Amino acid sequence: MLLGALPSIALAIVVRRLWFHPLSKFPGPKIWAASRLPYVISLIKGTLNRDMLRFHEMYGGIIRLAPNELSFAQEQAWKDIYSYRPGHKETKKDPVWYIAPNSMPQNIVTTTDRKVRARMRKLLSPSFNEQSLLKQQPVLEAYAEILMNRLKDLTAASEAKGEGVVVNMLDWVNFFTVDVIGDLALGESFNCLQGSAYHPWVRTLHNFLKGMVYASVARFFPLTESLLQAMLPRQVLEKQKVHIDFTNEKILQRLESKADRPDFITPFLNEMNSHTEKMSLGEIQSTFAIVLVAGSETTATSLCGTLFELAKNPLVQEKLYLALRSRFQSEAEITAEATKGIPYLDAVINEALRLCFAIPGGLPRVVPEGGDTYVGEFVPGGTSISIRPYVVLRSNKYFTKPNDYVPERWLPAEERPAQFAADNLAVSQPFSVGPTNCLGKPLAWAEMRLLIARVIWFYDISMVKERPFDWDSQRIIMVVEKNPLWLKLKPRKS
Ligand code: HEM
Repeated sequence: MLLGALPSIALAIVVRRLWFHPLSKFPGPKIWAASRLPYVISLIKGTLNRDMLRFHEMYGGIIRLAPNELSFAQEQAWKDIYSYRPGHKETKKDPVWYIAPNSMPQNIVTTTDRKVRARMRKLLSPSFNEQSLLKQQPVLEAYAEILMNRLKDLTAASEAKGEGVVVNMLDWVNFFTVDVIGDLALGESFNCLQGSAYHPWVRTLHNFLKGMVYASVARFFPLTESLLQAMLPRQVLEKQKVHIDFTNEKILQRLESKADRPDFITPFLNEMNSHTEKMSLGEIQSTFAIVLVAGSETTATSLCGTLFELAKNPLVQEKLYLALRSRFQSEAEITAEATKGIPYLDAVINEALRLCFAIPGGLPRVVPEGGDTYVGEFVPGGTSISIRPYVVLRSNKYFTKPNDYVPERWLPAEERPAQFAADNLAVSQPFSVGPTNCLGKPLAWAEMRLLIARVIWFYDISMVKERPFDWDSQRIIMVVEKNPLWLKLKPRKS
């Protein structure tokens, strides 16, 4: 009886969603507005970004992407969705996406509670301020040195012949970023650079994120959520557990050691001692577990993007090399502190952050009860909303030649070519804005400046014809599933 009625119920739901729903006035692909399924299929296939680019081009700046979801491709969305707006309720992180995995306590990234986040940010902020970064810089420099030594070992053999060597730079930036984050968050390196190989933890890292995305997908269908959770790939969940157990153990060891090190833990523990509102052990473990991921995955993506663009654009690379030459006399002078304030280096990185955004899948939020206005449109409470950086950053509404890699658009106004003078640079917010913006931004910039400067000082890098690489055809499951980046490294003749 009930089974027989199912087609009519389904039809009634579709009719309501398409014509009688509060979001019916927003344009978008009808089949996506009728059911969450097309969205989920595109998400799992890793093509959601390309679909969204297509839909925004077809339907405009605000589109309906699912029965209860709107997507924004407009600058104002940064202010309205993510920034603090006096007189408005907070647009919180969407709990479909932000839940700590494996029943861990909520952490700084996943919590949707403003007070909890404020408490955690207060305790963690000293680990990420300029004073702590100054102490952390020698750690970055030590790993950059090992990386350069490893690369030099690889290229030394061919140096006499001046040929250069083909290297998968994805591996090397992964090794660098995880060794740095291991040292700073756990008190010990993963020794990937020393061993020129992935530590098993790094292999479980991508599964950790994938597991979080798969769990979110199940939450889209509340009636069948438990069934879908039970159907999630066992292997992904098991690897996620291994990852968490390992991290918990290491964090506990670091906390118990009470060592005074130039890492995140020392300033954090000092701050904990001077506050009555603390974090529980579970919250600390959950937070540092996610910091390990947030701090390495994104930086690796941004570094890969920058190296890829430099290899593809030899004239830009040459200009960067000359800028470095005019600043430094020798490789030893290239420290994290000394790479600050080189406009062309910052422009090269900023432009890569624009085209190779590290979290292109969006930063999902949910409209508070009672609804609110976003980009001039009233949106009902409970609607899932997000800016689509991938679409915004490639829009000719904001950038001249949006798909071209042009670092010059980021130069100070007096040096910027007239053609790019009207570019809206503020629309590029790789670290997000407002009370949930990135805590690790200064550290990420220090890592990127140092590594790019060191590599380009020593090497001429180029693409390898036989091993093509295309940024935009990589799969995106919220973050970029990066393909190997094979580049030819040729030592420069000084
Ligand atoms: C180029 C590298 C990086 C990029 C592009 C980046 C980007 C972002 C973005 C877009 C967010 C907001 C996420 C959201 O709203 O869901 C975020 C949050 C965060 N990032 Fe980063 N990040 C980078 C590096 C780092 C590093 C190195 C660390 C720390 C070691 C870090 C720690 C965090 C933390 C703790 C948050 C959560 C802040 C909060 O919700 O209060 N990130 N990051």
